[in-house]
Parts: sequence; C-alpha cells; structure tokens
Amino acid sequence: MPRTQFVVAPPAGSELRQVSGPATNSISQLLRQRRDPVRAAREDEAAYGPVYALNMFGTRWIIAGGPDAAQQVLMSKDRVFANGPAWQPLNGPFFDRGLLMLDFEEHRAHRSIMQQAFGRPALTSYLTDLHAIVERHLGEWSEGSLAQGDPALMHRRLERLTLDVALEVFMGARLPREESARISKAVMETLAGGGAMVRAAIPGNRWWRGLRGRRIVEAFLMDRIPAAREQQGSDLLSMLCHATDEDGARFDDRDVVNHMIFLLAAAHDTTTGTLTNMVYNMAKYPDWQKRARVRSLEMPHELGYDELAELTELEWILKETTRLCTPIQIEPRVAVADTEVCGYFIPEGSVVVVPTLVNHQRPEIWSHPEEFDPERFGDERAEHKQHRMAWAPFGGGPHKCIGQHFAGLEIKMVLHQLLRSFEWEVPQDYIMPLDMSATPIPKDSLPVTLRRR
Ligand code: HEM
Repeated sequence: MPRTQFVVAPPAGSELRQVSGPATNSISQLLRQRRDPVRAAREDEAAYGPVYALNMFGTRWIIAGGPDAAQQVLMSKDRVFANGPAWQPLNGPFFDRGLLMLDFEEHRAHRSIMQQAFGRPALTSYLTDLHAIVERHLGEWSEGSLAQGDPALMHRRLERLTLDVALEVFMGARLPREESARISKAVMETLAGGGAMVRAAIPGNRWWRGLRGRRIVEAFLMDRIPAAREQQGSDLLSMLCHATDEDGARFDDRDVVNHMIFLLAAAHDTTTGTLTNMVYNMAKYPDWQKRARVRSLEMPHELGYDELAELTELEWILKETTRLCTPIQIEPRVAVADTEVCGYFIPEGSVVVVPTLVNHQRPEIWSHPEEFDPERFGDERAEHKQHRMAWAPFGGGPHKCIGQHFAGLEIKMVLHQLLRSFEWEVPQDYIMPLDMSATPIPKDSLPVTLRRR
C-alpha cells in the first residue's frame, strides 16, 4: 500500500472532506497512468474516494472523478475554475490567446463573436469546399499506390486530407504545391511545439521549430486578412474577420490570428485521430463497416447538412470511437478561490483535472465498458443519456468544443465517401499501437489493405 498524502485541511468547522491520495512520485505515477489509466483510477477511487490527489509532472493534480464532479468543475457555475492558468503550461506559448486559454467575461465576449463562424449557416457554407477536398483526395488514392498493392498508411493519408481542409476551408487558401507544403509544415511544427519534452528554444529543437512555425503562420494569416476583410468568403478566416456579436463587436487583426492558430490546433489532431480510429474500428469489426456502407450507398454521393445527420451507423461509430479513445483525455482547470467538489475541500490555486478518458469507462454507466459496441448509443439502450457528462469527448460548460458540429460534418463526409468507394481490412490479430502521450495517434500510421469497390 503506498503512503498517503493529504491536501490542505478544510477550514475549522467545515463539513467538507479533505482530499487525499497516494504519495507516489511523479515519474512512477506517470508510468502507472501510461500502463493502464482506467485500472489506476479504479484503485485510487476505491482507496481515496472520487476526488483524490496525484503527483503528476512535478506538481499536484486533484482528480475530479465521475460525471457529477465533471459537471461541477466544467460548468464552473460561480466562475471558480479557470482555464488559462491550467492549459497555458501544457500548451506553451504556441496558442497564446486562443479561445480555450481565455477566461470568464473575456472568454464569453470572444466566444459570442466566434459562435457566428460555427452556426448552421456558416457550417453549411463550408460543405461545398469540404466535399471537393474529400473527392479530390480519394480520387488520388485510387490512382496512386493502390495499384502496387502496398498497404495504405491511413493516418498519413487522412492527415494530408485534413491539412488541405485547414488550408482551404479554414484559411481560404488554394496555393501552389510548394507554398502549400511550406505552410502545412509550419502549421504542423507549431502544433508539435506544445508537446516538446525540452520546454525552451535551442536552435533546431522541437520548441524552437514550433516558435518558427508560429511566426510563419502568423505572417501568412496577417497577409491574407486585408483581402478577407474586404470581401466575405465562405472560409473560416473570412467568417472570423466579419463575425460580430449582438452589440456589433468584432475581432481585431491580432485576435483573428490568435484564434485562427488555436482553431488549427484544436481541429487537427483531434479530427485526424478520430477519423483514423474509426477506420481502424471498421476494419476490426467488418460487420460495422458493412452496416455503415449499406446506409451510405442508400444516400446520394454529395450530402447536405441534414443528410449527414441521417448517417446513423456512422454517428454511433463516431460516438463509440470517441468514448473508447477520447482525443482530449483530460480537462484541467485551476481553482481561483477556495471551493469544493462533491463535498471535498479544494484550496485556491489547486490544479483540478477532469479525467474524461477514465470517465468513459465507468461500469455503473456503460455495459461492458471495454467493448466496442456502437449500438449502446441507439435509442433503445441510450447508455450515454444516463448522465449529462456520461459521454463528454467534446467537454462541457462554457468551454465546450465550439467545433463539435464542424468535426462531425468533416468526419462523416470523409467516411461516407470512403465507404462508397473503398473497402479495407487489417489482419485478424492486428492491434493498432497507439501513442497516447497527447491526442492518441497510431505509431505505425495504421497500415490497411485498401481496395477500390
Ligand atoms: C473529434 C474532434 C474534436 C474533439 C474530440 C474536440 C474536443 C474538445 C474538447 C474536449 C474541448 C474542451 C477542452 C476543455 O474544456 O478544457 C474543446 C474545445 C475547443 N475546440 Fe474542440 N474538439 C474537436 C474538434 C474541433 C474542431 C474541428 C474545432 C474547430 C474547427 C475545434 C475547436 C475548439 C475550440 C475553439 C475550443 C475551445 C472552446 C472554448 O474555450 O470556448 N475543436 N474541443
């Protein structure tokens, strides 16, 4: 049994409980979490209760386990849990003043402007370009390496596709090949910067390349803003340049650049990883691939906003995939005043973490939680409806993912066309090796046998 650590005792006379947890050091704790985070959480909850303390990354995290605690922390009703001081150290300077890093009144003001770029009219206007990009990419897949019978590395292919979405649908840029490669590289280096182990710039290292990438993307966006302001286009950059809140407030150029860079980051690995994981699950469970294909073949080739919502099987597979392999595994916050979570005293300054990946495996909510079973989301079983925060890969509360519907449209559009044009499989004993250090992505890029139908 590990030694127990105790967090600051509640004030005298308070009925709140004191948070405690194992005194295991950061490195052993990280290894334990990497080995099996679900099992580690079950053991800790059994020993210390649903709200407990862990030493992680040289600091102390208070884990707010279970959907009730998640709801209390993420809703942050009395504005006591802040995002900026929690996410900033994890992200570094790469996503400064992105929406997720803003708090309280400033966050509300920025979000209400940005919301316009994610309302239904804006989403509908992105669809034509999305469809064209998917069609172009899948057309190239047919002509390329498939003829030689090589395994198709799906993560790599899907990443190229989502990078073109970033350039064309986000930034409105249809660029010559070399320029597009230069900007895509700068975007990728910026995104990678936040995950650098050495968190200082040494010429050539990941952090340094991230800062260089951000400068290139900033200059590129700044150059495009005057034209985007002059004429309203159907891309996200143009939407942000023209969006206003109900009082007519709009973003200045710096805001537009900061928000765009964070949007590129928030969208990229999450969407690419989810697409790749769905392709994997449909290869491992070919019956689900067949069921989803039957539905896609009944529908037109090019789908509108409402038709995409009719892809029921893909919707369930998307939900089940993001339950089992949650792209954002934790949501950290910092308490800006003394407070409580589920009856436990939380002192000001505490880092409080919602463990979404672990919450998605709770046996009191999910039947056989470790199994891939998309039907659990169907109307008959609807396991996710037992609690507002039971299924929460897009978070909750004021910072809930603003791009959830955009992600759903993009993912379904890609897979709808993939199902109609291709079949794919993996060997029966294949298990995709995942790098879980940030957003889960396959270490081997997911090789599949891909055949044109
Ligand atoms: C499968 C894909 C995605 C997943 C699983 C996902 C997940 C999340 C989660 C969990 C949060 C909340 C984090 C927190 O509260 O600490 C979040 C926030 C956010 N996401 Fe997503 N996301 C996805 C795709 C996207 C896309 C495509 C966009 C933009 C086009 C986007 C833009 C954002 C933004 C701007 C925020 C910050 C919202 C705020 O602070 O108000 N996300 N996302």
